Amino acid sequence: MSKGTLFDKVWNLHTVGTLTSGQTQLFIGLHLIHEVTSPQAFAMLRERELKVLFPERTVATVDHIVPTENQARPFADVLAEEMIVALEDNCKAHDIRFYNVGSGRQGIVHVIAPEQGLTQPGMTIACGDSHTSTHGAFGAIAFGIGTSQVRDILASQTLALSKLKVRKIEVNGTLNPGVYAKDVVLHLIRKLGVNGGVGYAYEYAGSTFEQMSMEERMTVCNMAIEGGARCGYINPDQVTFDYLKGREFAPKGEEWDKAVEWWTSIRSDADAEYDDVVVFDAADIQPTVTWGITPGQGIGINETIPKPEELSDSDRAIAQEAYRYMKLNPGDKIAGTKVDVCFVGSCTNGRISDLREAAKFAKGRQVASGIKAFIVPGSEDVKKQAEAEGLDKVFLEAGFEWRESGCSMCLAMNPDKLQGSQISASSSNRNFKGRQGSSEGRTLLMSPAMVVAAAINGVVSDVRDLL
Ligand SMILES: CC(C)[C@H](C(=O)O)[C@@H](O)C(=O)O
Ligand code: SF4
Repeated sequence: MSKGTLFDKVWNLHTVGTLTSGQTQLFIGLHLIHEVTSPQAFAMLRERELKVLFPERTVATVDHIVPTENQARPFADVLAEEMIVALEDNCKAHDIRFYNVGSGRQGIVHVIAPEQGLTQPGMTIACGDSHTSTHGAFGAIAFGIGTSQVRDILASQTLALSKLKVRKIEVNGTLNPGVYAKDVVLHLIRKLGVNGGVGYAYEYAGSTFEQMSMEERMTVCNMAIEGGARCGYINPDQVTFDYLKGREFAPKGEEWDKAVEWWTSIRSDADAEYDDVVVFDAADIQPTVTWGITPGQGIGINETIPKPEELSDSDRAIAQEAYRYMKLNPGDKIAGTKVDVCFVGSCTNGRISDLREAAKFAKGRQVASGIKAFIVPGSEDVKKQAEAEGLDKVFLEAGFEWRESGCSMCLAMNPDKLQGSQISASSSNRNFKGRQGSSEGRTLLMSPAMVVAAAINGVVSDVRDLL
């Protein structure tokens, strides 16, 4: 095995050739598809009379458009029904494995692939979805792609890409109580900027990530894209192997031992060279909340909304836009901001450990009056597990709604939407203008525990006061 970073090793091993454009033609081991970005890709295949080259390397699910309350078919939304039918038809026509609603395996694409053991170290993974970087938590190189690239992969199992630089982001030390993986990634985006990662793959290294569970690592890698990086990853270790062992698509028997050996060999070498290295201290990270309209506009729960004069020229213009849109004032504390809706879910924080953590804070408490609070498991499997543990009851007794799995209000391509200028405390990953379904809707990103704290108090609160 050549020396270097995991990124370089995996890239080199999957290189088919160099295109005349100078880009690399990269073999893609696993292709994940969903209902939003696949229909036109299949239509383009049909036009050119092409087949799916390796149907066994593509796996489909439906997540963005599924209602989380009434999932009876046909869906009430005609467009949503058309989209699920198109996916059903395309998967059938091309012999593609499809985890449909009610199959027991449906869920947000970035939740189900790890759950089934499809996501493995050293793989190249692509999906027509920006948060594909999530899979990097396993030491895979995982790219979000556009619809024409979905077509390319269906037809050729390869992707044309320019090689990336690699930045090592080291975070060391133990996180303080009440500080989560979500806070780590919001902190990193705040410090490095939403465009800081452009042209880079992010390698997250250091003892803080080593101490994290796979689900926490997924939360971090999920938002690599929000920091501008094309992908993000963590070197595979015993935590990774323990998570994968026994999952449906994980290697078994002798194959398992061989796989672990190979997965270990693709880790970045101690003397690997990086294009950039930045180092952070876990002790400096506070429970973090975004106050603006980009995931980089985050502050510690005890901080005040930055004043224009405290910001760099480039941050000032977007801050001015954010004050107006968010109806929040520079210099004000973020703690105490009244919220209307509290949402725990999404591919960032809709996994079982997120729900367990949320339930810890919800137990024996009540959602404040006038607040709409709801919990959306990231997959049917997460829902089943949560119910087996009685988490649904904890949430229901506390006044939360308990839903079916899907993307829900993360993006609101389904009935879960903010109304008017409602403001949400949300465990999702994007706070763009209008993101949660209303053109004036406002989103405050935070950890699931902080969402529950906001639901209980009716205002943005420090979860550490509930510890
Ligand atoms: C609908 C889909 C293409 C989109 C994405 O690419 O990320 C969505 O998942 C999102 O989070 O904005
Ligand atoms: S949960 Fe949100 S971020 Fe994740 S895939 Fe769905 S819409 Fe995109």
